[in-house]
Amino acid sequence: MAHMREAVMAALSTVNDPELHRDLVSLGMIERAEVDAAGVAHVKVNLTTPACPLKGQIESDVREAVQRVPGVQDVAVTFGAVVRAPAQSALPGVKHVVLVGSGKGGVGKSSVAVNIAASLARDGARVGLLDADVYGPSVAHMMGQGAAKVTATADRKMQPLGAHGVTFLSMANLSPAGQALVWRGPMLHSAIQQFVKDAAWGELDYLIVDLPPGTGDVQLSLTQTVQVTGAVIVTTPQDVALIDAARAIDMFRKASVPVLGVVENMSYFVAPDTGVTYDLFGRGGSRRLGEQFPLLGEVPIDIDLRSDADRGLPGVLAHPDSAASLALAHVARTLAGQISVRSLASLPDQLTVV
Ligand SMILES: Nc1ncnc2c1ncn2[C@@H]1O[C@H](COP(=O)(O)OP(=O)(O)OP(=O)(O)O)[C@@H](O)[C@H]1O
Repeated sequence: MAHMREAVMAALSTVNDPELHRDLVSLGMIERAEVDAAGVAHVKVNLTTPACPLKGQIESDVREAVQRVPGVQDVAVTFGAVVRAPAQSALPGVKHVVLVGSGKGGVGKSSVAVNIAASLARDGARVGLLDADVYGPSVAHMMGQGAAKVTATADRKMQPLGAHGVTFLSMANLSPAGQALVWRGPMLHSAIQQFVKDAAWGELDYLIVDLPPGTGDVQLSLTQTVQVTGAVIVTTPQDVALIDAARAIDMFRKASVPVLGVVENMSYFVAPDTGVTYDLFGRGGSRRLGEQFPLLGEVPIDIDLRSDADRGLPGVLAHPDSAASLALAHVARTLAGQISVRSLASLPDQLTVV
């Protein structure tokens, strides 16, 4: 059946990854292509992220192309995923570091970071979450681990905690609860360095970092400490928030950190009793930040999202079918797609299967 295999590969080389605009064969995404005695073509596609937003489209494109090969009766498509590391990995074992920032406080940056992390992990990625919001660490509480304490590994590294499929580390798990954290510049820089480099993160596809709001020392420290794949900006749609978001975007531009996209949080509100939609802050305002940044999603105000966070559950897991959770899952997948596009932007023409 070797000639059949060749014919199937030829058919697959006409199928483009819709985001990467290259064919699946030259992208090294075909792990298996065989035709059995009954004429069933078995194709295994290795996606560039388990959180691939276009999996459904790739599946139907593959099916359509392979179905046309003479002698093929049926097509069975299976998927795997290998997240490609950038030319220079962020940290040993960590492929991508993604910063989640905001221009001003209270726009839901931590909520978005926690839910992106939980959503990517649910899709099958290996995900870490670092709470670098050292002035108001809320990630531990949102992960349901506010009272847990970080321990040391045998080789004296910090052992991150785990919850909801995500490996995470927060200052809140190092200091006594309720104690105000006062930081001076150099101390802050070394704390951030330790969080990133002296923690046993293990093997991760994505390390999501929840930054403090604004444009300050932590942001700078991080971009100097580690090779960052890019940043996500969380904003609400009203003018004041957008002005601050533009400032945050400018800071990342100056630090040569690509902005992977913008999340518009608290975009609108659907009254649960009447179903009427209210654009409280002017939905869609973040489009004015410019066309060059993909809008990763519009997340509505959602009472469950807030109460889930309060009881330590990521909304995407606790209420997966709510409009807010669906929007957040979309944000996570679109972000993963953007990261794949960036990692594969400067590829050689032909790749080997990994
Ligand atoms: N879409 C939403 N719907 C309802 N409540 C939300 C939404 N997004 C965030 N919240 C709630 O708003 C509050 C602030 O959110 P969060 O802590 O994520 O913001 P932040 O920008 O990280 O704040 P900080 O500036 O303190 O770091 C939390 O109580 C959170 O549960």
